Amino acid sequence: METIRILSPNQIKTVEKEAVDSYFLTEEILMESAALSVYNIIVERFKGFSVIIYCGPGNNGGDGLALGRILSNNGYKVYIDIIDSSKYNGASKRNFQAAEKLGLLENKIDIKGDKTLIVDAIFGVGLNRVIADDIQGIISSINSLQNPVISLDIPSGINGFNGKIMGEQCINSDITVTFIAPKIGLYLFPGANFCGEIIIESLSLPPALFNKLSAPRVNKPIKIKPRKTDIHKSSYGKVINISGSENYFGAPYFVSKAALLSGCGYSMLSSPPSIKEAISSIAPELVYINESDIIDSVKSSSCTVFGPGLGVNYRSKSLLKKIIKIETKNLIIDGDGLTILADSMKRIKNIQSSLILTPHPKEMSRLLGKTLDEVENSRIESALELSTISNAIVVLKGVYSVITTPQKDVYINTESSNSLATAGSGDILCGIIAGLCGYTDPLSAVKSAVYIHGKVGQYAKEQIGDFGVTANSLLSFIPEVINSHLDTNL
Ligand SMILES: NC(=O)C1=CN([C@@H]2O[C@H](COP(=O)(O)OP(=O)(O)OC[C@H]3O[C@@H](n4cnc5c(N)ncnc54)[C@H](OP(=O)(O)O)[C@@H]3O)[C@@H](O)[C@H]2O)[C@@H](O)CC1
Ligand SMILES: Nc1ncnc2c1ncn2[C@@H]1O[C@H](COP(=O)(O)OP(=O)(O)O)[C@@H](O)[C@H]1O
Ligand SMILES: [K+]
Repeated sequence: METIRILSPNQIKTVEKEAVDSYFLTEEILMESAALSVYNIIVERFKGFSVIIYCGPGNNGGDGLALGRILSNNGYKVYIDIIDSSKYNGASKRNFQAAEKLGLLENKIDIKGDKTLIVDAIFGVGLNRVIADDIQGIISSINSLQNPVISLDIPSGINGFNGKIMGEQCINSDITVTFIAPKIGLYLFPGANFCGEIIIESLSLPPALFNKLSAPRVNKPIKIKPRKTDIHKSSYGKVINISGSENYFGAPYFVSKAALLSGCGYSMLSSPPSIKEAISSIAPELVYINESDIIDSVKSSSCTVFGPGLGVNYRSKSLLKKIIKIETKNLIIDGDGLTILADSMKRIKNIQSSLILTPHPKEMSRLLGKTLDEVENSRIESALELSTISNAIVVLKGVYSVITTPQKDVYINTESSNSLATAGSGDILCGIIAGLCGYTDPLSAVKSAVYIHGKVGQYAKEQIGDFGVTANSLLSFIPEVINSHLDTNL
């Protein structure tokens, strides 16, 4: 499966131009394919519904007009509400004429009808200014209804470049069917709140059109090789987790346990003695490491985790100084480890291990000396900046976590769940990465772990519900997610 690129509206236009100029496709073919792809979704999910389509002045409106024709010719009751027909040309104009001829602009449908679907084809990636009051009124009246809404390409009102809302409101969709490639604005807030389920319809364009583009990739679903037969407890890695303090007794447990549940056969923990007592009965499979043995354990491990709940104090600062000098395999710095690192960024270049940094936005703001808003408004750029400065794989956490590499690759994780917004969930991510580092390369480990973590959130929400997911309950879904992604062909 090709990796899907997330494009800016300008890149989409470049792809379209090259498809037409070099591959002999036409605007009509693309519009018809887009409309057909949505028709198939409606047949599958909204059988027997009447459909009201709101069509704007450009090609997004053209897609809506083509969809209306296809639906109507296949027995659906369709009404098309035209917002402005004066600018139609090319494929949009032909689809407008076809819809007119079929009488689709005339017979209104009772919008409050039980089974009435609304299609939003007002604006796509051509939205280029703040929406004026008259169209804003249409958008708010659609939003005030209970009917299901499908947006074509992007919910009207969202800026495809940056996720900003170009007026008071954008369409609040249940489903967004996005064409050719997902637009970056679908994954940036506040717009990302209004997209509902995002379905990507690639329109079967030649993959070569995307090769030259420098654009983030969607973090692909994982495939995990089943465990071999002839293995022992260290074959799938040894993790040492240096974390926890008086007040943060959960972090050490969540990291070390998540590493074990992700395949690591030997999970070592270095924490203050009070934590050993607290968690030894609930996690007897962990191996406790005394302060004097930390350095040797780091040297022999497949992955070291430094920082979750560790506290920022003399001990933790001097430990980090020692650890970054050791040549070890993989080092994940998270939580308080990142806060300590933010105060000594010049040391980052001396780190001997393959480095993984997993900041949330506040930690990222400390590391880069930016405000939180600056980080949130430039998530991809911020993650890339940190990867470059630190020569590390970076995960900037959030609803759509961003993964970057020093080679400037960018991946956006699109599978996640708000059930992950619970204390300790970041520790679990850290543990999954550490676990996977034992049997796969660091970038694959990070990408797979972020994917698994997102799926764990989804599974937990599905089984527990909207409320009630805690870090403890997340743990139990890790094996289920990994085992359902095993691929015997690998
Ligand atoms: N690319 C492809 O390969 C494919 C593209 N496809 C489809 O085409 C869509 C892009 O079409 P598009 O470029 O015509 O833009 P679109 O979003 O319909 O709007 C432009 C119109 O809106 C107007 N306008 C803008 N802002 C406004 C405002 N605030 N208030 C009022 N008016 C405003 C603007 O007016 P102007 O600036 O010219 O005055 C212009 O008339 C894309 O999203 C996808 O759905 C598919 O067919 C598959 C293949
Ligand atoms: N609303 C949300 N949707 C999806 N993922 C979320 C959401 N909120 C938080 N997450 C994920 O949960 C984790 C929280 O990590 P972090 O803030 O470090 O928590 P903690 O320090 O309590 O463990 C991150 O992986 C983040 O991407
Ligand atoms: K739209």
